[in-house]
Amino acid sequence: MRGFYIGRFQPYHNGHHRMVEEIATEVDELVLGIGSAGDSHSPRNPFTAGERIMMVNKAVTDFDITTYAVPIEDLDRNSVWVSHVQSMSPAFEVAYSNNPLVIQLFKEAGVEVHQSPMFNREVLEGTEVRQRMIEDRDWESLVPDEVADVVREIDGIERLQRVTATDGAERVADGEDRDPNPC
Ligand SMILES: Nc1ncnc2c1ncn2[C@@H]1O[C@H](COP(=O)(O)OP(=O)(O)OP(=O)(O)O)[C@@H](O)[C@H]1O
Ligand SMILES: NC(=O)c1ccc[n+]([C@@H]2O[C@H](COP(=O)(O)O)[C@@H](O)[C@H]2O)c1
Repeated sequence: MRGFYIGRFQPYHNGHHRMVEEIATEVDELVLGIGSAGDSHSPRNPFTAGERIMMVNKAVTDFDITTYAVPIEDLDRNSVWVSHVQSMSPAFEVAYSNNPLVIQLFKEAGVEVHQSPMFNREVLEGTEVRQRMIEDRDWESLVPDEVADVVREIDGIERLQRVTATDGAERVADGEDRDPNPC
């Protein structure tokens, strides 16, 4: 049986990895959808689809499962998103997600959906990993070693810090961070 698991994987972390480990007990092939594939170089989505493909492909060699990483770009219309996914992916019988919108869309399209527990969600969250990267705090312990290697290879920390700094400057320019009561 073939499954499908989509995430933004910005970056692919140990929570995703634990989920793939569980999924590997249920299916023999897994499509990893690289969500929001067109997004990169922003604080929320720093890594390109190609870089995320490197991360997941190298990390999943830990498991005895055949995987296919498929980039999936976002669409403005949620109502046709599942058809879009199906048009880009090898056929699959079951989708895995903990994202309420993704679960809803697959169920409405008649696709079986399995959820998993959230693993150590206090720290195993992309937002937390990126925050630690920005602040030069330990992020390596939250991702598979192969992912840390890819982030270093692409100078990912420097990129994330730069795009985050640029964003801050834009906010100031837009007036969001300006003192509302300047003397
Ligand atoms: N710690 C975790 N345990 C189990 N599932 C997780 C965990 N973290 C994320 N997931 C699930 O993996 C899928 C992809 O998640 P996603 O790539 O958005 O990661 P995220 O950690 O939620 O990132 P971000 O904080 O950047 O939104 C979603 O279904 C999400 O619920
Ligand atoms: N209309 C759409 O394009 C649409 C709908 C639902 C999910 N998605 C994408 O699927 C992925 C879901 O992953 P997360 O669970 O990581 O949020 C994201 O990349 C999200 O943008 C896209």
